[in-house]
Amino acid sequence: MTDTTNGMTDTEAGTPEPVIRLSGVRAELGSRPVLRGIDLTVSRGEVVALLGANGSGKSTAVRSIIGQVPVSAGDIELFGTPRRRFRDWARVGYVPQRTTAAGGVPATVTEVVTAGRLSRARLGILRKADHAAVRRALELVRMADRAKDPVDALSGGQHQRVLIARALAAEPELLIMDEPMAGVDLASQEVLAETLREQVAGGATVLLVLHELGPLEPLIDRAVVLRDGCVLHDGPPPKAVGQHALPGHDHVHPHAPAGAGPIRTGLLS
Ligand SMILES: Nc1ncnc2c1ncn2[C@@H]1O[C@H](COP(=O)(O)OP(=O)(O)OP(=O)(O)O)[C@@H](O)[C@H]1O
Repeated sequence: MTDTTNGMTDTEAGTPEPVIRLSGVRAELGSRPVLRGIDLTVSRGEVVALLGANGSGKSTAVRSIIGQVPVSAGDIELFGTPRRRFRDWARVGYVPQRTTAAGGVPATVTEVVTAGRLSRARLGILRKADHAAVRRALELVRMADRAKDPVDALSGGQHQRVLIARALAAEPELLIMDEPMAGVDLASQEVLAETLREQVAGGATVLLVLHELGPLEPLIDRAVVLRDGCVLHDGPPPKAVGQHALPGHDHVHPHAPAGAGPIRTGLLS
């Protein structure tokens, strides 16, 4: 069955088209293997959280998807196209880890968000519809009243909202966000959760790197947990971070003999 109404293409079995597909992906940084054979599929409309301890490879995995990290083995497809042949980047909104994008660029909020629209602007010229999309993106993250302010003047949470507006300005079908809630104040967290809810309700596919599910938990369909560059778990999201009942949890068992290493029974550490 093929359904091309509202732009959707379903596979013959009626299952949603994979938007992201990684199979056997390996990557080294320096000489260090950081991804050691990752399989991951995100289907249209899914909201998938990529979880795992510091250094487990989450950022490297998403950066490999958008082509910022070279892979040494395996395949990556975006919207059914091998990534090296994929050119339709306006369909993908990427929000990097804020630390990698925060450095003192003297730009206004509008300038930053407008940059996110350039991929949709024909011949690089912004038209009325493009300016309207920029305004809409700013309204979505409730930053329209700060449109003319320099980004340097914003709090961490407001800065993050601007980066998300930049990704939304191109009206992407797929949103990839690396730790969108890190260092974000509670008020901004709520705005971000609401923004994401609206995107998901509108049919967006979302892959999020998270340290914990937090306020986004109700939105998450599936959690993929990495450890040491491998997929440890791919399934329902853990109910609460730090649960001992989950396989792979790191903790020292109270009855373990002195000097015993941690027993791995949970997901996130
Ligand atoms: N440019 C680099 N050169 C060498 N090693 C790197 C580089 N970038 C990251 N690494 C290492 O690769 C491993 C995986 O890093 P990555 O940032 O993907 O992990 P992460 O799961 O996203 O961690 P975090 O939660 O701390 O962001 C880490 O051990 C990190 O030190």
